[in-house]
Amino acid sequence: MAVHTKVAFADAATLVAGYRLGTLNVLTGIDQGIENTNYRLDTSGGPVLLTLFERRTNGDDLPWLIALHDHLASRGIAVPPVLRADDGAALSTIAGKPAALFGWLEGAAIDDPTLGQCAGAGEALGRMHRALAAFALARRNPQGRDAWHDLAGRYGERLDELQPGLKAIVDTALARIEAEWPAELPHATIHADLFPDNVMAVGDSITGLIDFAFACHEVRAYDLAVTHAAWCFDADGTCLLADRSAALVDGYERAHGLLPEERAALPLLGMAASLRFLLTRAEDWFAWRDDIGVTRKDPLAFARRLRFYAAASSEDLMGPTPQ
Ligand SMILES: Nc1ncnc2c1ncn2[C@@H]1O[C@H](COP(=O)(O)OP(=O)(O)O)[C@@H](O)[C@H]1O
Ligand SMILES: N[C@@H](CCOP(=O)(O)O)C(=O)O
Repeated sequence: MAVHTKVAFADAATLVAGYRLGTLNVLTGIDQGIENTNYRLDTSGGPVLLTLFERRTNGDDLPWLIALHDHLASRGIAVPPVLRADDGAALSTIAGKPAALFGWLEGAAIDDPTLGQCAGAGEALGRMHRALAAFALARRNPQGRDAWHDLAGRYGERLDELQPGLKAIVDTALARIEAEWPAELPHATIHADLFPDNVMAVGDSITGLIDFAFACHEVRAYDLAVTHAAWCFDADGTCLLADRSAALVDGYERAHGLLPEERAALPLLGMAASLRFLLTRAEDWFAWRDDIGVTRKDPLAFARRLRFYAAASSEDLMGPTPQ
């Protein structure tokens, strides 16, 4: 579960009183998620989401995050709208943490994606990238290449505790990613963490994209690579699920399109995405304590994806390049 910080009912009720939401009836911690603390607030004006921003979200970046939500919502992209207090403020402090209230989305976070949901997620990602072409504010990637070097250096030999030889695999991948990084590809603001559990759906219909905590200015196709790595493998990360991959990429092509150079770079970007989640999951694995109640995610599921992408061609991922 991900309630890192306990919020008292009285504090949440005081917060709600500062918005046009009526009164707070029920406060419920949300079990899903890893990074931030989330509560469902049932108010007399309907349900809303309370997020407390935790350790991997720099407080200085929060006004940027709010501007991003506002930009996307104003362009009709289904993201939770940021609610404003009566004094116009989007950000507040609760239990000593920076916090915000968001509109509640219909549906449930996706667990085991259907092909229809893969296609819908690809389309939603593409539509979001179209809307973000006009978003001028840039945030540096907090989990980008500098962070990967830092994490790989910090955990070094300990990676071999997860799997003998993992440090060498990580070092080799990092060197290749640095040497081949496609810096010349178009950059844009990207989500950077569009896992199935960050996409809400009712059946095959996508009702919204959530959790922009890692959104940043990056190589745009890296976002498709993250999404591909998260959606298109079996549970332990060994096998590409080709039908999911085709549905996701086709959906993205319909809504946005891929340049030939982006298509060609996807295996390397898939390696980069795999390395990113391998390293942050390893960091969480080493820091994990059973009393904090957060589900521990398997770093090796992304070591297996890394191996797959390192040996893959773009045709392996997406079929032949369209002429
Ligand atoms: N706006 C929302 N409307 C409804 N449910 C939401 C909303 N935002 C988050 N949730 C629920 O909270 C869970 C955790 O949210 P998420 O943003 O992924 O947390 P974390 O930042 O900890 O990963 C989601 O899986 C979803 O069930
Ligand atoms: N998606 C990442 C972890 C980040 O957690 P989230 O719940 O904030 O998406 C992973 O699976 O490693």
